[in-house]
Amino acid sequence: MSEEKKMAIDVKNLRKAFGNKIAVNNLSFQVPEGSITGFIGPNGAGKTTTLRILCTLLKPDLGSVKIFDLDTSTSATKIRHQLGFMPDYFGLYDDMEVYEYLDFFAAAYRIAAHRRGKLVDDILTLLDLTAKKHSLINELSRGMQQRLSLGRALVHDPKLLLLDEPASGLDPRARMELMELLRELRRMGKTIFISSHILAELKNLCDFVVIIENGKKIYNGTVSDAATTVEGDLSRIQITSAQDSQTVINILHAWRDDVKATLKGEKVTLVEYHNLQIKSSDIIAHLVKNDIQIEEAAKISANLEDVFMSLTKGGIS
Ligand SMILES: Nc1ncnc2c1ncn2[C@@H]1O[C@H](COP(=O)(O)OP(=O)(O)OP(=O)(O)O)[C@@H](O)[C@H]1O
Repeated sequence: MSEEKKMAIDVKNLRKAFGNKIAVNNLSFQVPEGSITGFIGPNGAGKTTTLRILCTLLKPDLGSVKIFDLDTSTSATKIRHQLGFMPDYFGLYDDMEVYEYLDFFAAAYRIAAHRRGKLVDDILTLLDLTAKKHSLINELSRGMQQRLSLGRALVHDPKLLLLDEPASGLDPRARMELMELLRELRRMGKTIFISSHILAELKNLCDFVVIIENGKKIYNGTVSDAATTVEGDLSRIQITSAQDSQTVINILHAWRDDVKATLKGEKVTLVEYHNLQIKSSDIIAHLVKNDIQIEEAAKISANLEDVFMSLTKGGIS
């Protein structure tokens, strides 16, 4: 990760054990300011424990955490003003109105009463919950409750948001709405660190990912570099041809041993090759020379699922 970028989170050699169980084991990673960074790992990997240490709710046994250059061991109060934490449970406020709920937390942050009305209205607009201002929380859909929970983490206008599995249990539409909201928050300049064990949730959202397993880091970097880590120089193209896929496969396999072709559909072929040995243009040129009419050729990159499955031994639940 480039040195000149300012870091919102800088974790070094973090360790936390509960009795014999080492939940976080010599963990180091960084989260650049203004990014959305995914924190990915299977169940029990240590995500919640790490997030609780980051938001100063839990003390590590060893190691250091800096939030915007402030050390959690010496500047916990200052840090709490700069971060908003959304835990993976909602809390027991079901019979409160939406407005009352946000007003209550704004008051807890000592925001003056005369400022709270506008503040809560602004947050409700951002969350697209204005129409529900006077609804009881237990009347809201799960997606709306999650957005409200995020709103609670926003009342003191923190620069950093720590979100623990915010999309769990949401239907696809609610998940998309939440992701759009997170993008909007990034546009507003917030840094977002978001945990999940469901990769599909994060792959189109994140600038960077930290992947952990058994409390240890396996990867910290961009999503695309993670793909390169896994794939090396292996490249894939998907070719749609006027002729049957089997004809394409036969031509390629008769030509070279180091090009692997497999059938993906009647006229769709997946071609895998090592880009240090051959270029995609050579493959296409060879097919054209053999009278194959190519309708489409698209490069396929490894998705986050492939990367995760390859990097972690346990896999996703
Ligand atoms: N207070 C605790 N006492 C004992 N063990 C704990 C405690 N908190 C966490 N653990 C253990 O530490 C390990 C990491 O737990 P943690 O909740 O941080 O993982 P996680 O990645 O958030 O998992 P999940 O996705 O299931 O929430 C687990 O084995 C868990 O059982």
